[in-house]
Amino acid sequence: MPDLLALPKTELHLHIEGTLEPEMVFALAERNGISLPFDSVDELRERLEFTDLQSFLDLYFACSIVLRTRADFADLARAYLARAHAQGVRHVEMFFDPQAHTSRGVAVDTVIDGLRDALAEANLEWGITGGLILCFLRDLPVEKALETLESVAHRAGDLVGVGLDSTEVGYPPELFERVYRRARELGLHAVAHAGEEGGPEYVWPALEVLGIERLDHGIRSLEDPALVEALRERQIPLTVCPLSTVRLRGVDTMVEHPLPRMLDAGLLVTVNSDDPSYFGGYIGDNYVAVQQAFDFDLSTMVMLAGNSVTASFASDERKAELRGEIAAWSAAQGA
Ligand SMILES: Nc1ncnc2[nH]cnc12
Ligand SMILES: [Zn+2]
Repeated sequence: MPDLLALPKTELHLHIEGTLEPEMVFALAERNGISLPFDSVDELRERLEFTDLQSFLDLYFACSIVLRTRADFADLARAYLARAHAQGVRHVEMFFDPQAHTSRGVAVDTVIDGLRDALAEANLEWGITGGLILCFLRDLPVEKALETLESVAHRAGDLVGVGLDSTEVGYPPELFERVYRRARELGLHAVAHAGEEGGPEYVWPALEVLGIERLDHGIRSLEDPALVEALRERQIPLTVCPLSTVRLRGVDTMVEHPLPRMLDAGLLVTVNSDDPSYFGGYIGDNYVAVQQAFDFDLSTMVMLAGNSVTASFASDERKAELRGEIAAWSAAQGA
């Protein structure tokens, strides 16, 4: 199998706060004079064992407090983009959680400006395209999500879309109907996490009430044949994150991951990394992990990369370029 890190791809499910490596947690804590609830990088690394989504989120939010300034967000995204570049990423639609920062007194503009600084540099340096998807924390009140959206309405052009993340069970998507309606008025694309820990009953309203164009995770959709049929027929892309699902105990081991069944069902599946510094691998590592677990052939891996282009919000012109890069890479492998 050729080096799958070199396969050109797009990343569509990546929380930028989930790329905070332990060393950077400590470096930023020191830069900002913040004390941490861990004594060392090694102690933090030892905590990277999770029992479920919530056990991960608790650590993710605890570490995010080190992010304060525009330079912090730019440095975080620069480090991610360098790794993404090394793993074949040509286009990225990056999630960020403004409410995790505004609740600590960090202005949303600080977050957006820092992330955009790094994206602009990666575009100049490596030709990486993409943008930002603003996620609402679904376990906070809907009014807070609406306030957050209004606070960035004047710069909606700096965003690609909106998403919904954090604790799923107990916080059904339909709560956010007004928020998504307003996002659509602002011309933003709509995605949401659903069917990660919640069952199909969390996916249906994301589709039917929020009108999402892409489904994040969505793995539990397989439990409802009618839902699978709706996702297949409408070709709603699913952003699957294999290492994440294993580490958050959605499945015990990679070979039990439902990815092959999703492909067999005709779903438009993409492979992504979610929170790579917490889950033991960036996007290329996820491609390698699924190839090895399922012994996928090269054409399947190329098809997954192609799906990542189809599922993106890139312009038709950019999609054509990306497809050309994938085709050229495959041809060079003799595929
Ligand atoms: N996998 C995930 N699910 C829900 N919210 C998240 N925030 C960061 N990663 C997440
Ligand atoms: Zn996620």
